[in-house]
Amino acid sequence: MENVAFIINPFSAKKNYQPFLDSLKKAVRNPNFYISESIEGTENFIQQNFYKTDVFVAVGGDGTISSVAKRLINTGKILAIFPAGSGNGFSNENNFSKNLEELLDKIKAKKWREIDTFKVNDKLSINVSGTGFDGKVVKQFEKTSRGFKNYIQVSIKTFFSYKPIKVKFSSEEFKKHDGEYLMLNVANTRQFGNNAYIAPHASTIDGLAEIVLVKKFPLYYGALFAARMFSKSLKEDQYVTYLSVPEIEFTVDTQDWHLDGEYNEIDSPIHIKVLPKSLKILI
Ligand SMILES: Nc1ncnc2c1ncn2[C@@H]1O[C@H](COP(=O)(O)OP(=O)(O)OP(=O)(O)O)[C@@H](O)[C@H]1O
Repeated sequence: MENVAFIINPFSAKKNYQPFLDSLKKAVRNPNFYISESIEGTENFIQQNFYKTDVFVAVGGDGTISSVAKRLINTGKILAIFPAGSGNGFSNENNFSKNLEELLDKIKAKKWREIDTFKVNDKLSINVSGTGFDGKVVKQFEKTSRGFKNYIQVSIKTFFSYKPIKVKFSSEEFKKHDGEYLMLNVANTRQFGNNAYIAPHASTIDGLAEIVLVKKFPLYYGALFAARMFSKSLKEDQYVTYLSVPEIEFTVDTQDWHLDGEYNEIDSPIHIKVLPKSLKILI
């Protein structure tokens, strides 16, 4: 299989990438693969293999996919995924499964479509990014051994100590939404991962980002909020407001962000800008 490169994040999938590698070596003769020790390592590998490769396969979670996508946007190269993260939001939304045979068939057919991505100031996001409560949760979560159980535990702990963020929009049109929020998310796809649909109406081909403003709710409401998120019915929730925009600017009184689930420090003012049809993905 020529013109294909596999980038494996050994830290995803509970560090258990060997079964994937064994299956790959059985199915493909001399596959071009790279076990990535860091994001810089991934970037160098992509650069070195750029001209001879049409399809780059990210083997990992949303963080890994994002680190590969960053180098592929607006280049004509195709992104494919073997999902191996804990949340797999972007993979779920783009029909990538853990079936290697199916993936290899798709690579042979080499069909693709173009989807939107967006930027938070100068940083790329492909799935869902945000600040406030979940920015803080991701910051604390990264100090644990990760996994869904730790995520829930950290979320509940953070909820008790958490002060709302203050958001101020630059344009007159959105000033009426200035105020205090539990969290602000920016969604390209519909879900965070684990089928938690923060923006059930989001589309990756509409040239718009969904800005999701969530007011602080009482703790007892958390269960209903979560139930609505998993049943794709958050749009009716009284604590949630959606703004569908190609671009927007605001300030927020925290630097704690997560970009596709990875903690990042970002200074205000914040400029969100959709990059329409900027990423080719395998279908
Ligand atoms: N290209 C890369 N090479 C090496 N490490 C990476 C790369 N991209 C991200 N990482 C690091 O690997 C860890 C796991 O990343 P990733 O997000 O892919 O998996 P996950 O957290 O298990 O999945 P998900 O984001 O779907 O919940 C993170 O700590 C991240 O910083």
